[in-house]
Amino acid sequence: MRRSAAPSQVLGKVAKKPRFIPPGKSNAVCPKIETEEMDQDMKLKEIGEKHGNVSLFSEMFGENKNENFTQSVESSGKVKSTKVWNSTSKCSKLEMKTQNVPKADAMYLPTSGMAKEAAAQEEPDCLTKYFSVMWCKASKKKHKKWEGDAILITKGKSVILKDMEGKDIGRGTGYKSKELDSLEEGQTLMIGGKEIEVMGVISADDFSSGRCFQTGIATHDTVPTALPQTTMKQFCKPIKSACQPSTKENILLNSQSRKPRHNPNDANSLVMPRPNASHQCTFNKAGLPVVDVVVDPYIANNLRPHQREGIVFLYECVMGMRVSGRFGAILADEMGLGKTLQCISLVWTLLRQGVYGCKPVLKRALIVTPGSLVKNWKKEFQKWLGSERIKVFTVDQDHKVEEFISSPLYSVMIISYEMLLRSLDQIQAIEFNLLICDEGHRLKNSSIKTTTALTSLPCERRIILTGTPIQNDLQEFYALIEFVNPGVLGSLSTYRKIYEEPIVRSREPSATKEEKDLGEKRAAELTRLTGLFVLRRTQEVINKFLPPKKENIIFCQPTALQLELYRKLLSSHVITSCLQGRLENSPHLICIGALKKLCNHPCLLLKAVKEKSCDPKSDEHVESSLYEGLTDVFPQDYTSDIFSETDSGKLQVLVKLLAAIRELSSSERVVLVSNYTQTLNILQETCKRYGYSYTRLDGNTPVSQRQQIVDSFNCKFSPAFIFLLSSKAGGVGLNLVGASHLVLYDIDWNPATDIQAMARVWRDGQKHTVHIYRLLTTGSIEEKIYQRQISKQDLSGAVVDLSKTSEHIHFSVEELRNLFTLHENSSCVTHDLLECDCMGNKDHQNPSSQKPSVSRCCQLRQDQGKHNLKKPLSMSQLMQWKHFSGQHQALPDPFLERIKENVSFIFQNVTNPTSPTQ
Ligand SMILES: Nc1ncnc2c1ncn2[C@@H]1O[C@H](COP(=O)(O)OP(=O)(O)OP(=O)(O)O)[C@@H](O)[C@H]1O
Ligand SMILES: [Mg+2]
Repeated sequence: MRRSAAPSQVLGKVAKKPRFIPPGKSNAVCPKIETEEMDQDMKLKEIGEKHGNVSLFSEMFGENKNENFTQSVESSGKVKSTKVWNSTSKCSKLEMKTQNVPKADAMYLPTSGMAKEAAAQEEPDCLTKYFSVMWCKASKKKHKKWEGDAILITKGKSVILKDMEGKDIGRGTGYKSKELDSLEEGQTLMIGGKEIEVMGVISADDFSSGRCFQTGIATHDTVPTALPQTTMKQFCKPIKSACQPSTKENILLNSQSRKPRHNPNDANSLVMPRPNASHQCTFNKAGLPVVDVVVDPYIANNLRPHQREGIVFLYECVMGMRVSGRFGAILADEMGLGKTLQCISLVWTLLRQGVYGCKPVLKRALIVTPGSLVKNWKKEFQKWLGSERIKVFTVDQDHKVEEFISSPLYSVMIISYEMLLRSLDQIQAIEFNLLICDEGHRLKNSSIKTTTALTSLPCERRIILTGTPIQNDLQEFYALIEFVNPGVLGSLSTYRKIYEEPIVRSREPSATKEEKDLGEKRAAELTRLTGLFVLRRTQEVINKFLPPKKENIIFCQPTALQLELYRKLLSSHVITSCLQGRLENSPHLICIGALKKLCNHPCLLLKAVKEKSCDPKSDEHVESSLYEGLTDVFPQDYTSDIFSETDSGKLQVLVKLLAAIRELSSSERVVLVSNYTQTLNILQETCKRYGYSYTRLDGNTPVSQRQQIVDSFNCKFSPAFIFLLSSKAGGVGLNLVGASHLVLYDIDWNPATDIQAMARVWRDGQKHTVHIYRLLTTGSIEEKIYQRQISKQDLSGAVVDLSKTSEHIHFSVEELRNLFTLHENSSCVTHDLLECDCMGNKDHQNPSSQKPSVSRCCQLRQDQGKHNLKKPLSMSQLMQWKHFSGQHQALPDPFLERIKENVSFIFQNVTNPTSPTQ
């Protein structure tokens, strides 16, 4: 029976593309095989399969052990291997060589250290070669049934056979090197109980990049490796289609004048690239005229250059022009780059136009987004298209999905993830031609309800939008790719074997040179493949359009009360036992929580103490033990309800800062961010005390009111001076350009939370110089968290996921010791760690520090690791910032000058210092 040709060949991935010859008909004479020997070989195969497979490099070059496997083989006794060679000359008969092979331990590469060396000596400097092959179980039948494609690796006298998922399915040694060396197309070979036939040679590069395993991805010949220039005006008249069937429709359409909807020759026009001939043949069977798709100038005139490129990219993806037969894309631009506008441009273009006979590509588009952003999407549609061009439908309590179905007015539906789950049945019944998932990193887990629900929608054109780096966790990355372009990276097990395992292994400190090389090549290949439909640009592309940003890390002196309470907590029995490694039930997390509360304000700690003492079950709890004797430290009349700002170092600084902003730039406004509702209550109370008008958005704010709160704050005439924001509630997607000062009152373990919050203000639409203030209590746990945040090691892990909290962090006792140390005699422990000798008088910054201060690495980045300097990257960036001690004579920043009394140290960085402001 014939089987279809190997996928690797069909897709043209193999360097040499041999003709497929079924085994029965090959020029190889059916080998004469001794049954007994064959059975032995079969046994070996079974043993091999039973004990799993180890990676190629570990086996081939003897890096890893597989004791079980070796033992089993050894116990199988004397085994014979059968080799069948097919002479290259057509007429020559197959020469059958059956030899007594070596004992099992000689047949399989040795796994112990000494044996490894022996193997290496045995095969000095042998070239490793790679072949694409077909395999089947060895049999005497004339007409064999090939069972699959495989990759054959030969080195010296050894061979390894891998299936297309990268798993080992056969191995052997004791072959003649000369014969393996001259292996070529059409030749057959016995490996274990399998017969293989060589189909072609694979280059070392194709193997090490993993490309030879890739069967699910075929790109169109014309897919550009770099993004195309966006102004493409070479087309103006409709051209004849590459396929010209003379259907009635075709004749009719050709007879009509089919003009592009907008003039492709206009200055600043944005014209989509035309599909190539193969695309036309596949998607334009009717042979309709090919007409230029031109983005409406109404919207195109406002686009930034990176947005024009992004729209072309999205267009090519959803039209199936970048990867054959795939219509998905991931737009992973950093926060604030206008992913919304890029999608709106695409949707609007495709709802009105189509390259084949002007027929619109989309009838209906579905946008799924977090609840807090539903209204923002509608607003952005109106902002960029006006309300007369398009009517979009937002699903909420008062506007049900049925209304969308029954009304002919709407072609775009915007719905929250939660609402989608509730109305899934109705949504499934609607035919959407494009699905956009905003903040789509939530689909990183393929088993969660949302992902399953969205996957069930029968829509092939899928776009994920996310501002979060997505390549840090390779399994999550796979899930996102799988959602937009199912099957494009093969099965999960293939992906793991070919990409994830070698890449992860190569990053481990104990990786060998070969493993490092292989991991790097696989990472590069994965980046190349996914780069066809994943696009990420960083903030830098937009920086030049943004006003200056002054980022300040402000180290606030703790008050006497804070210090006393801090010492008392550190001397508690709970903390001492944590430092002895007793961490069952995570008492350290309670300790960390208490210290953080204390840093924000002592009254928060007292509140917790009181609540605990009212708790009838408190005796059992570590918390009550931690708080023991604390109330005695508080002044006698101290209450948790009435607080004084003079008891918290950070609050003192904040009060002065707000007063300075009010006085020095009365028209400017402030966003005050905290992770805790209770802290926000204190900040709110402070606003009241000083008569500052404020507005507030936290987890309790109904989703339906959020956009309105944001809009009225951003409005020029808003009376609110302060926007109180819970970073967890309002982190993603919000736009708070109405404010130009942002204070991060407390610090989160996860840098992503803080980065997200900061990006709300310094984004497109901001007209003033932006001031960011991050307040940290000097010498306290907050400094440690900051150091941890900026260390590269943590960035690559923790930055990925906003949901990751301290509960997900594993602390060693050593780390806890560091966390639970109070540095009372330092004005800035972080500066001490930098070993900078400026004494807090460095009022210049290195130009390189004007780039965004926090680098976000991804696992796939090839150069990762090469910058492995003694100090982590971001620490060394901090070195380039301005350093001011609290004693600095005259700070160049008027706001900082006003607060310096309670400040022990400041790091400052200015980005875009010369950008214009209003
Ligand atoms: N070309 C432009 N000109 C002016 N303003 C723009 C432009 N593009 C986008 N904006 C504005 O920039 C702000 C940020 O855009 P948007 O919300 O789409 O960013 P995003 O990439 O989705 O970021 P996030 O990841 O934070 O959601 C919005 O107010 C948007 O209207
Ligand atoms: Mg967004």
